[in-house]
Amino acid sequence: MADPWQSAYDFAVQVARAAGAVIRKAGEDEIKVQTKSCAVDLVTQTDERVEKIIIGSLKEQFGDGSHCFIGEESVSNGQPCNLTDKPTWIIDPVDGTTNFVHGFPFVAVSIAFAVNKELEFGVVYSCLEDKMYKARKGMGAFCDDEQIQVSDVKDINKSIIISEHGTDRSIEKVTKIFSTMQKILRIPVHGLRGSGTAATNMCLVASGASEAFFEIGIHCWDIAAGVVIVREAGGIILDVDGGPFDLMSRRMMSANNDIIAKRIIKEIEIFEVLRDDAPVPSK
Ligand SMILES: O=P([O-])([O-])O[C@@H]1[C@@H](O)[C@H](O)[C@@H](O)[C@H](O)[C@@H]1O
Ligand SMILES: [Mg+2]
Repeated sequence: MADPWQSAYDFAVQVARAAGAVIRKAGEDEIKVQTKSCAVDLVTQTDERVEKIIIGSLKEQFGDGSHCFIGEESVSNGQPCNLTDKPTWIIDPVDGTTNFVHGFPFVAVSIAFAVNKELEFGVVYSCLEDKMYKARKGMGAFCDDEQIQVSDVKDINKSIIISEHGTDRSIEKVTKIFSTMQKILRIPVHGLRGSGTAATNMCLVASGASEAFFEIGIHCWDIAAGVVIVREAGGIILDVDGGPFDLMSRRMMSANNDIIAKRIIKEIEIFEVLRDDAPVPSK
C-alpha cells in the first residue's frame, strides 16, 4: 500500500529547518515584544511571521483545502482550536518565545500532523542547537540521522525530572507548582530541570537525557510533535493523574517508563486549566 504521509513528513522537516533559519536571523536584530494572556506570556513579530511562513508553505504543498491547521498564533488571534478527523497540522512556530526574547539558547519549531485525531508524525527543530528531532508513528525517533531511545533508568533516585512553571503567576498555581517541585526534589531525585520549551523538554526525554517531563498549562501545539517523538523513542505519554493522555487537555506526563511516571504522578498537585478546545466565551 502506498505510504500516504512520507512526503508530508519529509516536507515538514524541510519547512521546520527553513523556519529555524528565519528565527536565528531574527534573533540577531532588535526583537519587538508584545504580551498575550498576561505580562509574562510573550509574543513577537517573529512568532507571527514564522507561523505564516510555515502555514503558507504547507498550504502551497497541500492546499486542496482538505488539510486543517492549528497554529499557536492563529488560535491566539481567534482561530478555533478543534481537532477533527481531517488531516491537521499542529504548529508552534516558536516554542520558547521567552527564551528567544532573552537569547536563552533553547528555541524550537514544532510541527505535528494528525489524521483521524491520531498523531502520525512530529518534527521538533531546536534551531539554536541546530538539532532536528523527528518521528513517524511506528518508525522510530531520530535526532538528525541518529536513532534515539529513552533512558533505561527505573530508580527514581537516579533520575533527572523536567518541569516548567508556565506563565500563570496566580498564588494558587505558583504554590501548587512549587510544592510539587519541592516534593519531587525531596524524593530525592538527582535534579530538576527546565529548558523553557515543552517541545525541547520532550526531546530531552526521548533522547535519554531526562527520565520525565510533565506540565499543566501547556497547549496542544507545544507538545503534539514531542508526543510522537517520545512514544517512538520507547517512552510513554499519560495524563498528569495517570489516566489516558488527551492532547487538548493542557496536561501531560511524558516519561521513559511507567515506574518513573507513576512515582512522579504521586507528587503532582493538580490544578484546573481551560482545555484548548473549550468553547470560546462570546464577547
Ligand atoms: O509560549 P511558547 O514559548 O510557545 O511555549 C512555552 C512552553 O513550551 C513551555 O512549556 C511553557 O512552560 C511556557 O510557559 C510557554 O507556554
Ligand atoms: Mg510558541
